[in-house]
Amino acid sequence: MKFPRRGAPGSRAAAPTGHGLLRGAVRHSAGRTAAVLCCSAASAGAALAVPAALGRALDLLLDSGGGSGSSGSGFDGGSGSARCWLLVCGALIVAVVLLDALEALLSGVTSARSTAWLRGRGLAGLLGAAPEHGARLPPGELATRLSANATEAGTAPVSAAALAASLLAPAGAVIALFLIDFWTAVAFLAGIPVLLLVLRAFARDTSDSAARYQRVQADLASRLVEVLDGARTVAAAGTAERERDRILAPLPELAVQGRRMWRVHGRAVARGGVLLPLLTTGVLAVGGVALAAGRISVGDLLAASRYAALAAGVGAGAGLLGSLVRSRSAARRTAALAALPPLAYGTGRLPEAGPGALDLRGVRVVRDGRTLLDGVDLSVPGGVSVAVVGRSGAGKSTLAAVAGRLTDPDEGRVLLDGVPLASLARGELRREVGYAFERPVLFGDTIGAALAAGAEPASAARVRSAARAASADAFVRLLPRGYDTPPAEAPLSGGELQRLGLARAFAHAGRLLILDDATSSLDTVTERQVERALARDITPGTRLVVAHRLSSAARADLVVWLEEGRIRAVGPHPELWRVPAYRAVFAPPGEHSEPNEPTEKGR
Ligand SMILES: Nc1ncnc2c1ncn2[C@@H]1O[C@H](COP(=O)(O)OP(=O)(O)OP(=O)(O)O)[C@@H](O)[C@H]1O
Repeated sequence: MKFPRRGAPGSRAAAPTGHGLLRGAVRHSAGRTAAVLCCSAASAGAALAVPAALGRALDLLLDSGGGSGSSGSGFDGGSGSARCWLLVCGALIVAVVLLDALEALLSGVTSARSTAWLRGRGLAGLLGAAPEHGARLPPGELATRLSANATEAGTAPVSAAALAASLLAPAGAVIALFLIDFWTAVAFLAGIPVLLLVLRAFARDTSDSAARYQRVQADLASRLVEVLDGARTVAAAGTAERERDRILAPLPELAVQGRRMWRVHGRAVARGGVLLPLLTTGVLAVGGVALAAGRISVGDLLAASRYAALAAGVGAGAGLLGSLVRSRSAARRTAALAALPPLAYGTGRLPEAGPGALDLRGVRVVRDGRTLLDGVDLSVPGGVSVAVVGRSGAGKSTLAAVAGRLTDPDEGRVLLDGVPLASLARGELRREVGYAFERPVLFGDTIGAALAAGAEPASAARVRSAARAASADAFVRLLPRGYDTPPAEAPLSGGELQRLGLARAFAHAGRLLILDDATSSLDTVTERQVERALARDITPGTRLVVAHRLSSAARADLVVWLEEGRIRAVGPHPELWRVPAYRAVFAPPGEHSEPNEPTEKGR
């Protein structure tokens, strides 16, 4: 079979809806995000109150110690009050520390939960779509989108809350400046438009470089996974060094984008670093003038200088803004998976005890602008075995995918026992249609669990009889822990793995079984044994077998001969064998010494 084509690394599988997905994540963790915001706000409030309390304590101390003589008991009373205010200061500082600790804890939990939510959405989108959609992106790219990108996107709710909260203290500080002296606040606000321009440029440049950085990161992962997958080819070709260089080729670009992000950040920090001290100095200068004019006290000036410093904390928002921008860019990449078109299911059911009659009517499949199947009309009576043959690339696997609804045709309908596949409930469809593939993958903690997994878990007895039918039972029992052996610990040949794939399909056999090149690694004797056991021991139903071997076609009740996405002929093998072009499917013309090669049918 052909493996579905993949787009360029980093290409998007669907329209990005990163913003929508982030909104969903924020909504999902609204309670925890609100708690983070409350902690931050309370901490900012406490931090805001500290300068006022400190200024008040200083004024009281100056009043009482300065011997102003305004009252005879002023010294004791004044220093007592000052002590009170100092205690308030201490309590506020402790509150700030505790609230910050709580905020850090809640932030961690919130980010972890929203990451899990985003990852779940991405994964659900990927697994809910037709497999060919996911296959457009390389595995490394998919893994990056569901791991690193989802993690970065998951920090968005906390970053947003922290950004909002980080503005509270500066906003409160500006209000406090207004209350202390109008002109100190004006002095600070005069520089804000410039600061906004700096932040805007920062957000724009960060967004661009973060998106590029994340794309290159995924490209690196894709190359790595590709090479790991093809480790034997690399070893056989002796191209390890070349492959290492190829994997690392995007590294300079990663460094460029990483440096660019730091430069953008550094530029914003440097500009803020010049602007904000200028503003605080301005506030102090204006405050000094106000003190000299007698409009404010020394304590007020101290408070104003602290508030100016707090207001300058608005510059710290740049870091949070940067992380929010990176989260958005990462969310866009995960969202592309969540937005894949789902393979929708109906609620329909199949007629009881139907024979498994399969009908394809006017089926047309177009992928990436290429017509893979066209005008396919096929009626397969229930209970027969059908071999789908044709040259490589004729569309056999595509037909097998459409027949069991791994993908939907662009035109036409596929019916099982008269019911359109698209109208069936997912459980019903997957119970009644089984698949085995050329390269099966075993999911499960043990081989037994991997074989039992399906729309309905198969019993241990059923798994064993299916494994016997697939000629897998004997070698599984020879494994150190038999059926309890974890798949990763079982050294399996290609043929053994295929037999396990067949066993899994047999254990869940319904009324239609589709074997897509699922016996290509089996020797002909084992293949024959499996076919016999399938007919004898497994629920009789319709079998659609994508076959390259002449013997498989010869033993089938019916052969569907595909050519360039169209059905060239349907009929029993002996009839088709009379056609030279049909014989040429199995070997180039002239290579058949016996044009009417005897079939193994009925042996
Ligand atoms: N998602 C896709 N996008 C574009 N072209 C595709 C896609 N999937 C398959 N093709 C192409 O469609 C053609 C039919 O593929 P298919 O896998 O059905 O052929 P096949 O007959 O099973 O081939 P083989 O015997 O080599 O396995 C091939 O040329 C293949 O490259």
